[in-house]
Amino acid sequence: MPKECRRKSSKVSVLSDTGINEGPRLERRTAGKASHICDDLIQNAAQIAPSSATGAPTVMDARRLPQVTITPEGGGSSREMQQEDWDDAVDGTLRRQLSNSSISSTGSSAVESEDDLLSDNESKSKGIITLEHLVDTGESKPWWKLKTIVNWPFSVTQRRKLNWVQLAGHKGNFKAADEGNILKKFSENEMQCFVKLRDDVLLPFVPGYHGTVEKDGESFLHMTDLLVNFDLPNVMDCKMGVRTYLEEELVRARERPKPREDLYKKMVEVDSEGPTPQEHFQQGVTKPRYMQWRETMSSTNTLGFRIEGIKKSDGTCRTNFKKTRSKQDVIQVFKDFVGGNVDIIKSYLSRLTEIQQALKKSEFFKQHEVIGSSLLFIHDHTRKAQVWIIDFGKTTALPEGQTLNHDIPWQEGNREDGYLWGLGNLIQTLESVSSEGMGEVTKENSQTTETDGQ
Ligand SMILES: Nc1ncnc2c1ncn2[C@@H]1O[C@H](COP(=O)(O)OP(=O)(O)OP(=O)(O)O)[C@@H](O)[C@H]1O
Ligand SMILES: O=P(O)(O)O[C@@H]1[C@H](O)[C@H](O)[C@@H](OP(=O)(O)O)[C@H](OP(=O)(O)O)[C@H]1O
Repeated sequence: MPKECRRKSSKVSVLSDTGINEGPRLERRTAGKASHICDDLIQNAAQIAPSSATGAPTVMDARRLPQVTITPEGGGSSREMQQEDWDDAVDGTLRRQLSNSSISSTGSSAVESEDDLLSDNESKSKGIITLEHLVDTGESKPWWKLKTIVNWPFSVTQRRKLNWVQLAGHKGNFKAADEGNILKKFSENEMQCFVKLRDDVLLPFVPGYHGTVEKDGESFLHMTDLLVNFDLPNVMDCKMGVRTYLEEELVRARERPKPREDLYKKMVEVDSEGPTPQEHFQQGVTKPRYMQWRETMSSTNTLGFRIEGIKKSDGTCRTNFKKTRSKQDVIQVFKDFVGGNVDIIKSYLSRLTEIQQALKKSEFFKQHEVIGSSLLFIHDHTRKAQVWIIDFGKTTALPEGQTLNHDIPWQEGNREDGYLWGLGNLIQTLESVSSEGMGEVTKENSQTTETDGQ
């Protein structure tokens, strides 16, 4: 099921960006207590330990990577996680509704069964798309349903289709809005983050947030379209951090392993030897197992960031970076992305340094585990170049009084995300691009055809 189906606003009892009427709150289990991953499970799992062969700083390399492996359903000592397991866990500022459920990868309230949480490549966005506007049925809603929600206020004349670039996430997650703005499917985590960011030093580096909007039972976050002031923009999405899944997803997969066929197929497409014999037999891999494999194949584990996708001003798009892993590979991709223009690299570097400084001062950043967030690079022929922090769907508040360093190794339970470490490496990588000069862009990196098998 496409991710958008997991973000149904009908599951969210109250929407508010005021903080006054927050609805159910306070949820999150301290997943970290489960760091005792059985060695026999690790042995059974694929060998996906990170390598330090790329010359990346070694600060993250020493850690032990918890593994997830698949066990037959109902086997072992795992049990269904109970609602009270979650109710009494208070280490965050959000309450997530869980019934028979998986943890939504979006961090939104979700009550679907994990079996429903299948995505497929067809539903993933890989570049240029047309954003539809919400359909205005002209029906008016009873006032009591609207009390904390801004109803869609824009007129028919503002409803033109928008040619847009979406380098990650699922198709249908975004809609066109009034000029200069877009709508993203609602997620409780992300909304809470945007509200808190209003009072944080990171505000100049995140898309403007204009509240929630509801139309026909669907809710959206109304935010600035970062592409709006560019002419034929070049866009790159870089996913930050050494870890791309929540600790609770790991716990969940261990408690109740759910092999997914779609993820197995995506793995085999890139590396037929990726799955373990057991995974081959079951034709399925669990989500964290897949995510860990993605991290080790790409530069996530070794550099603390990875390139997700690029759209260039000539209209070409690439999202086949699953095996772009070494610093040298990343350098080549950046060289191609900026078309050999060192000035653009320098502009990006100066913006990244500002972001780095702001992150080090940010209270929000200290108090949140930042998973799956990206830096969005945008430049055009006028040499305007900007970098923005996007996607807070999996950014989660820590328990009161707890903070993260963001640049020490992750060990299950410490919730470290390696964001600052990755940003440091990204800056170093761009410095290398700048000092090396551009040279020739290789054929591989200038290719425009998608090949999912990489
Ligand atoms: N405010 C914005 N302005 C312009 N482009 C944006 C904006 N937000 C997101 N995008 C585009 O949409 C893509 C997906 O964004 P985002 O990561 O927020 O979506 P998502 O559905 O949460 O993705 P995922 O499922 O991978 O977490 C980005 O790669 C970028 O191309
Ligand atoms: O990049 P790939 O190889 O296509 O893999 C997807 C990617 O890792 C996304 O980050 C993840 O969504 P979340 O970050 O939101 O978990 C998605 O999970 P999904 O299939 O459960 O949507 C994966 O399938």
